[in-house]
Amino acid sequence: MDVVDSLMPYFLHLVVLYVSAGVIYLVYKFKSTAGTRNLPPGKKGLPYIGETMDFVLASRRGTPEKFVTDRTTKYSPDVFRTSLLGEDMAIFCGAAGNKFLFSGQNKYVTSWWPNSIKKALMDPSSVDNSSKEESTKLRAYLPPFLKPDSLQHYIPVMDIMAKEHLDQYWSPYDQVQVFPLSKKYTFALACRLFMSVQDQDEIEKFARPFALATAGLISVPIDLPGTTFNRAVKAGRQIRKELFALITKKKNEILDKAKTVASDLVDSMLMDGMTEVEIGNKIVGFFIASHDTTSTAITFIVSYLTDYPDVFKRVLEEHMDILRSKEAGEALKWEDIQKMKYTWCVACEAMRLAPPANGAFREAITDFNYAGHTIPKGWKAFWTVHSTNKNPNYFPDPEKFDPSRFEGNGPAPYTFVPFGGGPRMCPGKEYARLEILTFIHNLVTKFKWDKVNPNEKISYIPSPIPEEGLPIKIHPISIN
Ligand code: HEM
Repeated sequence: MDVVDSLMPYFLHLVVLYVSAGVIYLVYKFKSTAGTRNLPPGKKGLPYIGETMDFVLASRRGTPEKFVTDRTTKYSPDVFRTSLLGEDMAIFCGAAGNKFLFSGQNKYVTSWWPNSIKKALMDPSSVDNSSKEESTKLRAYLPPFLKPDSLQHYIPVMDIMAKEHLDQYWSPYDQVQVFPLSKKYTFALACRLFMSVQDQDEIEKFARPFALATAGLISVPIDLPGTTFNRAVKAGRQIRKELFALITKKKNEILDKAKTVASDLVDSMLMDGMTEVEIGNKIVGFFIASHDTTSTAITFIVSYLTDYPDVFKRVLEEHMDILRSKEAGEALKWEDIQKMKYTWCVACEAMRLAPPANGAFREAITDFNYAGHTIPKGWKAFWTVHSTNKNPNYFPDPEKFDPSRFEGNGPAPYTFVPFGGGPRMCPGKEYARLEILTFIHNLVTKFKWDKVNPNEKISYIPSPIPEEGLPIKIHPISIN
């Protein structure tokens, strides 16, 4: 009896433990079945990595759309689940999926950037800010800089810079690499318009670390020596150091000269009372958003113009007409850009087949239903150009390069969305259009060209990249 009495407390504990474990199990089971019941079909893949490797491999093989089409065929054409960059994710597909995410901003979803992007690019003091907060701030400063009045002033600057760039880096050579040179051009233009930096050595100080930082943006955020992410973090630190010095210099100039009119984007942010750290974060964001995207678009336009001589001929005629309507040496202006309609159709068709941006992420701010499935609060969502761009339901004979698809009414709504849509649509779309069109105008009225390797392979890392940088042989043309 004594023994039983003395063991009683242990038995009681065991019973309590057993019952509690049972209750916890039942609650967990109930919650997990309730949570999984309507989840979109698909699979999570490996722990932590999820299906990131499948996505990366499809991209490296030059077929990023395959990651999407394999799953839309197997699971659902509307939405499927996966796990990318360590996150549960719902991929929204088709015109309806795009429309839903674009118009669901702040109702169902909010902005979200992968941690790799925030950690590599932002000052450590801002990394914990929400993506929504950062995105709102990023947009807040762009509209004045990108309003139609300002854009009209950039056209002659873009025109002169395109001419200088072609004279300096193309004309002296028989053969050039289009991709690195387009990057050089768009980067130099951004340095000039965002921060009035024109000196080539100073531009290089930013350009080198930027290349390293962008390479690590969409990577698994493991910060160990030798990883892509680690190089990106170091490069991000270097960029912020250079930017801090430049912004402080510009701040002192404003004070010393009692300047009241902003010469560039950095000036206007300083005059608005933003701190050096805040401005640094924003400027890095603008560079990332504007630089690789626009240079990719230019590169693939050049590539398709080479492959389709009839298209090239029509583009050249459009630009020769513009040239003939102007005085010798007169810079391009707004009205000239409006005449470049066919060239913009060519640019759109190039962006359909080789999209400069894959899509964008969101985060669910509440549980919501889409196409009969539940997307739980906290899950990440992704809209992607790859579910529509080469979809034969929207673009018959989808692999064919055919700029006439964009003439007349053009593609159906929400099927061609290289810049996104809705309230978060790319605010730099018009800037990009001007930058691309002024460059192509100068290029086609100066050179003809042939590809060095007509079978050059294209990889997506994560945007399309010609593996040899698109080398071409150039021949100056006479414009009389
Ligand atoms: C061909 C060139 C470009 C393409 C294809 C492109 C595409 C995109 C896409 C797909 C997004 C994401 C939209 C979303 O979240 O749904 C975006 C965002 C953004 N883009 Fe662009 N872009 C280009 C050029 C530019 C340029 C030249 C600038 C600036 C001068 C710029 C500034 C931005 C900014 C600041 C955002 C973030 C907006 C936010 O977080 O709400 N982009 N862009």
